[in-house]
Amino acid sequence: MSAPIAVALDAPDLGTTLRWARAVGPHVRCLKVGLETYLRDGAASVSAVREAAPGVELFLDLKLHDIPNTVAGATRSVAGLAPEYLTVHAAGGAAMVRAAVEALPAGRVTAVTVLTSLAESDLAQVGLAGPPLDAVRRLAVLAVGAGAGALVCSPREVAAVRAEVGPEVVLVTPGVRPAGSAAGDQARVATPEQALADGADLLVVGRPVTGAPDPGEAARALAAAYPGR
Ligand SMILES: O=c1ccn([C@@H]2O[C@H](COP(=O)(O)O)[C@@H](O)[C@H]2O)c(=O)[nH]1
Repeated sequence: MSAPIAVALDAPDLGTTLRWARAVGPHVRCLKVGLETYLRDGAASVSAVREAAPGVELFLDLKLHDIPNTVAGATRSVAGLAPEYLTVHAAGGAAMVRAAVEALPAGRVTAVTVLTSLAESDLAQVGLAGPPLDAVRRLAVLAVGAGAGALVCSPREVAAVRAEVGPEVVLVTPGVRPAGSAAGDQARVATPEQALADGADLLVVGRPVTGAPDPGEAARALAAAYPGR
């Protein structure tokens, strides 16, 4: 089984996205297309990434967050791309998450609990006082209850979320930083070892791989250190 890693292809142009996809695709389970690429290059970018890295799962990270009717329509708009993962914000509420689930015939609606860039002080500013774990747990339970098949949380919460939602839900963790990597704008981070030991199923790694001098070699080394189980 391939390494449980999704490389975030957050690139400044489609040429770079596809170069990274070709270089890292052979080493990892999943490639993630996010807002930077999708909003610039559209649905064609997803098909192009699939072609550049055949057999690799596609993670469409659009973080949908709107009223249920709009999210259902947006989900139908991308359902034909058949992403293995499609993100929505759990904070959109149970009816919104359920609307996405009902509109996606295959693949996992993946609910983002609390963005990994937010620290406790940031949450307080938006009216969510208390440790991030409290909000993460609450939103995880809400999203799974509404049918989400996967959750995004930080590696710091993954053990508690696993205990809360059981073994079937796929737990996806951005905010993963190999020792010595810069955290950048990520606030709640941990190493790949820690994330996997605590029960993460899929590690999202972007800049530590794509910012390396040789992204293909960086992905190969990461995958060799954390092979699939
Ligand atoms: O809470 C979240 C949800 C999504 N992301 C996305 O993951 C990658 C992380 O990239 P790095 O370069 O490894 O920081 C990025 O595409 C985010 O949009 C997240 O970081 N946190």
